[in-house]
Amino acid sequence: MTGPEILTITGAAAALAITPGPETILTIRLSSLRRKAGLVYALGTATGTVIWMVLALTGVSALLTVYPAAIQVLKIGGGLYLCLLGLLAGRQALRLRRELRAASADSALKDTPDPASSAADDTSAEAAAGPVSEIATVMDSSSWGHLRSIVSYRRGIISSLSNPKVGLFFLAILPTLVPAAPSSVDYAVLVLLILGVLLSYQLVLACLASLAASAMAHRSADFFIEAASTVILLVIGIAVIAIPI
Ligand SMILES: NC(=[NH2+])NCCC[C@H](N)C(=O)O
Repeated sequence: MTGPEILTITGAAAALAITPGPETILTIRLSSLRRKAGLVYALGTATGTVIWMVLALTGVSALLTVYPAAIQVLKIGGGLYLCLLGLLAGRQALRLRRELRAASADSALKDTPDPASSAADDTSAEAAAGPVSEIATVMDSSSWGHLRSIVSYRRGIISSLSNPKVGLFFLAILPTLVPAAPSSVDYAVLVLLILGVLLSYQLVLACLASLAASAMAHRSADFFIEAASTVILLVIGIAVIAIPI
């Protein structure tokens, strides 16, 4: 493989990585809530990407061009999946809003001084634990099931396999990136290069999002992340279904 070929492959993969889309949004969403969930999600999308590449390079995904209806099925399935994730994020946002309201009602009660009580020490211990204990309590709640590693990993695979943009990239662009008379080393370089570019972009994004979120370090930030994710995922999901390919 020549230098210019390597540059072209890197450039094409970088263009796919930085084009905003569902995988970018979900990486940011999950890692701002919990970095490990974002990192595991990124590994899931990498697995989906490898499956796409294997399908494309073995000619299986070319079947999509023979049966154009299959692309429509992928498009509608992918769009509906994003809408579902949007609705789940919406449900989570509503739960968080309820929890935040209950917490502020609680602290309003605690702030009322009770001279007969010896709970002053407890209260200050709780205040010292601050948002950390709050987050621990929330993390224990079953409503954060989507942050479990296996769920994040599975979501990564499904969202990558149902992302029409990723499918079209591997269907239409990947074949043009394969050098003439490729050796098995060429194939390995091609796959590793694309995977490396896509995965490194997502890992950096996940770390930045988690740093930014921990700088805010407040539970109400989680509510805004979930509320914004609801809107963005629903908009992208509907756009994926509605915009003709
Ligand atoms: N690892 C991947 N499959 N990356 C592809 C990402 C495509 C696009 N940037 C998106 O967010 O939807």
